[in-house]
Amino acid sequence: MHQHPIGTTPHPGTRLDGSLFGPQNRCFACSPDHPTGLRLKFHVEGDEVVTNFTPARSHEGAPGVMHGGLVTTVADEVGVWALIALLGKFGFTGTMNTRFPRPVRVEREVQGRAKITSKSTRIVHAQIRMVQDGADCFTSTMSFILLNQKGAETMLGGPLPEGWKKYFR
Ligand SMILES: CCCCCCCCCCCCCCCC(=O)SCCNC(=O)CCNC(=O)[C@H](O)C(C)(C)COP(=O)(O)OP(=O)(O)OC[C@H]1O[C@@H](n2cnc3c(N)ncnc32)[C@H](O)[C@@H]1OP(=O)(O)O
Repeated sequence: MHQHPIGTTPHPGTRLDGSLFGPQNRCFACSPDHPTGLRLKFHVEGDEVVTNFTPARSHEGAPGVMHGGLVTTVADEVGVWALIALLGKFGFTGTMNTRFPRPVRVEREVQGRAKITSKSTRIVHAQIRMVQDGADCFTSTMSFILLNQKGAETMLGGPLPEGWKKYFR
């Protein structure tokens, strides 16, 4: 198992955008080539991984308010990228315990911030926040399950691309 501590240093050589996983990455949230996706990019600030996103009117649910499911999508994604950036591992989202204390307004930047709070062999816990105009709009504790290569291949329905193997146990 990779021994990088839960900490503050990006995993060496990690490019913090969806191009890291090559053309097989069709992720709605991070693929740089997705025709209608969010195309998120990430960076490290201290012990947090951060993404900046400005929701458009087309991301509304209630008028003027970013759809909560899409807020959750950005938050989930920055959580997984915290594992990628800080642990060099990929996890599948297992649980979310979430509050939406304030609306995220469209056409104003919101920042997703993820911090790893604990790690065992098979589960990583992270604290995720979505922050707009300095206030928390979304707070969540999420768990991410670390699979071994065989488990990942079963989950994804076929052999992993070579470059993905190191992200599993
Ligand atoms: C390189 C990679 C590809 C790259 C790609 C392209 C790039 C892309 C980039 C970003 C992409 C982002 C994407 C967003 C992140 C999703 O959106 S991930 C998708 C949403 N999540 C899911 O679909 C997960 C669905 N759940 C499952 O399939 C199964 O629960 C899992 C996760 C495979 C685990 O099943 P399992 O292996 O049978 O687990 P099992 O052995 O029973 O349990 C293992 C451990 O996990 C715990 N556990 C199991 N399930 C859960 C659960 N749901 N909740 C909590 N704990 C659980 C168990 O209690 C156990 O704990 P320990 O006893 O070891 O302490």
